[in-house]
Amino acid sequence: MEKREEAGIEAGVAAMAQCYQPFDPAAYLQYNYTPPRADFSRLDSIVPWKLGCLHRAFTAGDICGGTLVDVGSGPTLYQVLSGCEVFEKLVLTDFLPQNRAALRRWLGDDPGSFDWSPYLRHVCQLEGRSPEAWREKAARLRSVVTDVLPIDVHRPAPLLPGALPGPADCLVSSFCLEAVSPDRPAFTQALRHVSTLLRPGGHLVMIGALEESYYLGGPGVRIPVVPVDQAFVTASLEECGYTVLEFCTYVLPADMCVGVDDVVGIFFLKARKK
Ligand SMILES: C[S@@+](CC[C@H](N)C(=O)[O-])C[C@H]1O[C@@H](n2cnc3c(N)ncnc32)[C@H](O)[C@@H]1O
Ligand SMILES: O=[N+]([O-])c1ccc2c(c1)CN[C@@H](CO)C2
Repeated sequence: MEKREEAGIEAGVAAMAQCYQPFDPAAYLQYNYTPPRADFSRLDSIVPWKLGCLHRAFTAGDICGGTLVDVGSGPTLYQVLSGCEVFEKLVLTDFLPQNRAALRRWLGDDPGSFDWSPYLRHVCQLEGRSPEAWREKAARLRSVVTDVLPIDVHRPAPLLPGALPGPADCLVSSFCLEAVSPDRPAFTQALRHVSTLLRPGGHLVMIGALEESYYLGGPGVRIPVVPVDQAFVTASLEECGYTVLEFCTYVLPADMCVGVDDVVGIFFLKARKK
């Protein structure tokens, strides 16, 4: 990459970091992880669709191993509710201390933490278990999460030195790269950085926003997003040494557009690092 382009990315990355400082985990959860976007009584709600994709990906039998790393966890845990059943070590990561604190509050069973029980119940049902098994599932998740670490996908080494004993067997990342990159070259560069965390032959499971240009990270906290589409994301993955195994898309119904972003669709992909 040319020096001039690298300098442009650095300036944009610094600006993105500033945008994220006022990020409000509670507001973000309220905007995106309560009804209507998380309405378990509606099959066309976004969250049940995401959880179904994750369930199928982690029960297909080709994704397994010792360590799963979730890149850009934010304050959310839905993205690892299926993976926690097939990995013995889960590492959650985020750029912001307020998000890492929100994760630790749930892991510590803090009464003030976000209520993930509807999600746990739903995934138990997907697994053919009684929804009442949600408490066991919560205990499983708490037992396999080994760390909640700081991460910066714009650094060539996104985690601190020695943070992982070795490369991960699987990476999960949801609504991160496009939401933290100032432009498309920065997205691809961040994907390349993140890929250093994954062993060859390991899997990447990614959820993201299609054609989104902003979202609210809190009241009045407007965060720019680089609009991406399937063609670009697929090309970026192939450029970074992945085989794309699955790419599926959810188009938001009108009543899921609730004024907290301008997202058009959601993608779910599964890829393998060559
Ligand atoms: C839209 S949120 C996604 C949260 C969650 N994964 C989800 O599925 O809702 C984007 C996340 O990226 C994090 N983030 C911001 N800058 C980052 C960076 N440079 N490297 C890694 N993560 C970053 C933010 O703190 C935030 O938690
Ligand atoms: O509908 N959803 O479930 C949902 C969840 C999270 C996010 C979106 C939509 C769209 N915006 C992204 C940030 O770029 C975050």
